[in-house]
Amino acid sequence: MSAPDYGRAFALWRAAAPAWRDYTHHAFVEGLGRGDLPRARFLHYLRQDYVFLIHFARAWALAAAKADTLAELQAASATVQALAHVEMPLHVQICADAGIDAAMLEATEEAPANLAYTRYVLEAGYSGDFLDLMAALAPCVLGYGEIGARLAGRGGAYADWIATYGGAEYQALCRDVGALIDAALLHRLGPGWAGLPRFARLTQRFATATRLEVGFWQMGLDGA
Ligand SMILES: Cc1ncc(CN)c(N)n1
Repeated sequence: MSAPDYGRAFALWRAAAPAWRDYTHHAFVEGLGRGDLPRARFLHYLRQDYVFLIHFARAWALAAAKADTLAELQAASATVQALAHVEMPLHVQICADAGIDAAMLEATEEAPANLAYTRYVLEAGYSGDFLDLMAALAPCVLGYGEIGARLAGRGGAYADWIATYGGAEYQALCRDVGALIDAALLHRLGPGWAGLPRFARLTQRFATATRLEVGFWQMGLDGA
């Protein structure tokens, strides 16, 4: 299956990230697709992912603070809204159904792989600009979109998880984020952005964040 179209920058970044396939076809992902990933591993991942999403929402809020245009401000703030009001409540609900209440979820101790990834992204925002943040955030948003699109329609134990990321709403978000990134590059670097050294540095950021996604899946697979 060909990759979904989430814009030009994503296509270039994806092709240049050596770990992209390791990320999108990780054993954890394949277990979700087949439905045979042990439930305990999934719940371990989900608790860590809840903590991840708190920092991820903070990073998008930082993107809103660094926005240059109304469209960027709207897109970044809409993503914060979607994370806080759609994706995170989903985690809370699945964990509650498994007997992990809100207090337990809040008390989750961050795994080192989680710390490494979230602080890498936040640091990109603290020391860099809107583009640095987008390059560090893109593997997260768009990688899950690509995984969801590939696994869409599979049944099994993780059909709900697959439906969330493979569904129309998340896929539309991915297309919006891809368009946001292309527009942000054009706005700041001009029409020749793809050939500039700055774009090569952003490609490196994307590749690093992709490696950190691989580490996150592996943390989930290794369990507590
Ligand atoms: C680690 C990780 N990466 C990406 C996503 C999709 N927002 C997520 N929930 N968690």
